Amino acid sequence: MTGMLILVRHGQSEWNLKNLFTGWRNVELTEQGIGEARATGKKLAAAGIVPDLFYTSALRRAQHTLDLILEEMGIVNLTITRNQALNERDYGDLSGLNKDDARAKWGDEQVLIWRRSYDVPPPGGESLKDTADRTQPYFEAEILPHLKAGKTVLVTAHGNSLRALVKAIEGLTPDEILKREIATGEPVAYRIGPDGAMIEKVTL
Ligand SMILES: O=C(O)[C@H](O)COP(=O)(O)O
Repeated sequence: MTGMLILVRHGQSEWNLKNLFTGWRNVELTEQGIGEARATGKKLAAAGIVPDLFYTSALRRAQHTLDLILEEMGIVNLTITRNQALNERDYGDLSGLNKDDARAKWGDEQVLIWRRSYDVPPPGGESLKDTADRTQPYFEAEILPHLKAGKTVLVTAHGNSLRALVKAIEGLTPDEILKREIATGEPVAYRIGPDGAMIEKVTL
């Protein structure tokens, strides 16, 4: 019996649309983001996926995405586990700033280092490594045991917190994960064996 893990990045948010660093700030989904979340729900339902357990971050955009997916799948009477370990990477002092304005102020190279280096944190914030250091232990303690037991688990979270999970699951190097972009509304799924190792990536 194999487990199945489905990772979903929240739909487009107001600040994704405005091109602002978001991190731990609470922002709403746009109309497009709501549509993306609903489309993901339809896609999972059409694939015959019936999750046993549901996890999300402590941030509204990921929680709202999960609610919309569940509505489309017609799933009611469930328990959702919300934990800030799954929150987006904290962008610190960059939060709320426009990404183009930040490039104009600090230069393309510096902003790219803050956004896509593995272990250089933005001022007052978390590097991807810092994010992985809270996201991966949470995954291993709270989610992986259910996957080993053959359950299907749905997680809605964020670009960088999911990147940290994908790195661990696929066994990627820092360089490899930095090149991986996780799109809003496109589920990433894995079959997981009883030993906790990935058996295969599943296209939904
Ligand atoms: O927090 C944010 O701004 C985004 O969710 C992720 O941003 P990034 O692609 O710039 O890391």
